[in-house]
Amino acid sequence: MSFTPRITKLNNGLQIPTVGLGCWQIRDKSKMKELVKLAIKAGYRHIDTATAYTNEDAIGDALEEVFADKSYGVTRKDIWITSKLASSEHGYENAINAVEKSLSKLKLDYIDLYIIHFPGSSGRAVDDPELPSLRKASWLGLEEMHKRGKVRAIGVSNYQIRHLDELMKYATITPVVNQCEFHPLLISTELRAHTKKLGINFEAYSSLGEGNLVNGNYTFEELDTIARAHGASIAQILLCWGMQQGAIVLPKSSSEARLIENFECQKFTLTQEEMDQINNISSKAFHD
Ligand SMILES: NC(=O)C1=CN([C@@H]2O[C@H](COP(=O)(O)OP(=O)(O)OC[C@H]3O[C@@H](n4cnc5c(N)ncnc54)[C@H](OP(=O)(O)O)[C@@H]3O)[C@@H](O)[C@H]2O)C=CC1
Repeated sequence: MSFTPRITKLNNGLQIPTVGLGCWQIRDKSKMKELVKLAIKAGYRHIDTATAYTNEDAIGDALEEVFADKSYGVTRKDIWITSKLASSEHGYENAINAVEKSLSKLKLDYIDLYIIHFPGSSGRAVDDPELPSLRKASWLGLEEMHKRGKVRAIGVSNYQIRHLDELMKYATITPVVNQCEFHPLLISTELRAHTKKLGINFEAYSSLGEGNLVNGNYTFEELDTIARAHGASIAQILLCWGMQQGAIVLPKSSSEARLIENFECQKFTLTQEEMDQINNISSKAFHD
């Protein structure tokens, strides 16, 4: 490998590999299993899944084979696994049971990071008066699983500023991450600044705009020019831009070549001028 994979230090002292493999929308079990094995061969040490993705069992099967096969050269402690509490599973006991179910599907003794997937709960309106207490119960359930050593770190996802402030009033453990959508068309400046102020790392999802920023649906001259200047792909530039703003990135690909390409984003460094050009895309896009 011609580069050193990046590591991000979390507020509890743990170190998470900065580039993880996103696993949303990979429902085919044998495909998921194959992709985890390919990703680990390519150097990935971080897998991002969720109860809602319904592929924890396939990931568990892949990990079992990887840990048993010395040719991969990795053991459990080398791989960071994230999973998430589904929005249908809010509540104290539900959160505890959800972690147990994920552990069983992933065939692991512990999960590195468990995240509340959404501040909302399925079937409830966003202004449902019971939601704050449900979120609190879920968080306390995750804190309990952290105390029991079943999860090494806990975090949140899709939390807006008000959700973070609410959580900080009762949390005895500060979330390590807030995982949110982040790409040049959604730069969330205030949310990222607030997350950082609370000592929480920002994890970016949909860095490639769910593919729309790389498949020709949205094209931006700046991205093309910067990619050409570095001999990189637009996907690599987008991931690099995210990382240089302190984000952990989770590109998803179901192709071996693209999965490798995405991991190699770690070879590149953008100049401040290039970063500024990409930061300006959203204001330009929405004013054109
Ligand atoms: N917490 C949350 O609520 C959410 C979390 N996530 C997490 O973040 C991950 C990433 O986000 P996601 O929305 O999946 O989308 P991404 O922004 O990572 O884009 C994935 C899409 O881009 C395509 N793609 C990937 N790499 C390349 C490349 N190098 N060149 C061209 N096309 C490429 C993929 O196609 P192909 O597979 O064919 O390569 C796929 O269609 C998820 O998988 C999940 O783990 C995502 C959404 C919500």
